[in-house]
Amino acid sequence: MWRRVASVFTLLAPSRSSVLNKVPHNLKFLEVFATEVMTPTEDGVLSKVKTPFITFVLGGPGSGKGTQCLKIVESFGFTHLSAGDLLRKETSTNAKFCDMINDTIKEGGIVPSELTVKLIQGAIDSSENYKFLIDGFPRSEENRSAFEKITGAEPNIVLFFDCPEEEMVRRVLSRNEGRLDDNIDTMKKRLKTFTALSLPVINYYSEKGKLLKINAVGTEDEVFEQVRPVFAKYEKEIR
Ligand SMILES: Nc1ncnc2c1ncn2[C@@H]1O[C@H](COP(=O)(O)OP(=O)(O)OP(=O)(O)O)[C@@H](O)[C@H]1O
Ligand SMILES: Nc1ccn([C@@H]2O[C@H](COP(=O)(O)O)[C@@H](O)[C@H]2O)c(=O)n1
Ligand SMILES: [Mg+2]
Repeated sequence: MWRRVASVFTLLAPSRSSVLNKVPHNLKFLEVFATEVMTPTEDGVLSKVKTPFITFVLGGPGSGKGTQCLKIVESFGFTHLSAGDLLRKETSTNAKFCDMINDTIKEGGIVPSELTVKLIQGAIDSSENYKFLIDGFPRSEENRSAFEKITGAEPNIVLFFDCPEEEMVRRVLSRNEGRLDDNIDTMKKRLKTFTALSLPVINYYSEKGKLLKINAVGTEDEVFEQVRPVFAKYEKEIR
């Protein structure tokens, strides 16, 4: 019997009350590609629980993360959560953080992890889906450790869109979405932040054997032809 996890993080955060919290502590839920786990219900009967399948989508600014995420959503039914989009949305709904978020984005910096993780966690918890693309996160070791600490979760896989700087600059400067950070000054800063803070996270997942590197050069469809087999391979297992 399949049961959907009521809250992704009730499974992982012992402080929140849930039948799922009764799962033995030494059980590792988010093993790569595992999306089901045997867990005792309140009456002690074991049943299968669907766990979330989390894909982190990483790459430099303008490497094509968002574009490819839309294609993955269309073909494989994932829910796309862009950390940048969540932060931009927060600027219009939360006056308290509006200036801080906008200033950080303009400066190509990274917003304090606790806020970003909270937004991602909220979006996952309010979704009916169990397959998530978390785009543009984690962007730093601090992002990564905050996510693990707050949610107790780890990604199942990590996609990295590898793109030369000149191509990323070209793409960002011809993107026409009115973004505050689509200008050459901010782009230079974002590239520095990417090298200094984001690449170490990419290396971390590479060492853990979770990284799938995609050559981001080529047409959108050509890039997607490298992405498709990743999800096609695991589609049945994460259904
Ligand atoms: N393979 C591609 N070839 C040419 N242009 C592309 C390709 N993929 C995406 N683009 C274009 O490049 C721009 C940046 O793409 P996208 O927004 O997907 O990047 P991103 O990695 O999400 O960037 P950011 O980190 O700034 O959000 C967009 O205008 C998009 O249409
Ligand atoms: N984990 C993150 C993600 C994004 N930001 C800030 O938002 C900017 C835009 O992000 P995109 O993914 O849409 O490119 C980014 O440059 C950061 O300033 C963040 O702080 N933390
Ligand atoms: Mg994007």
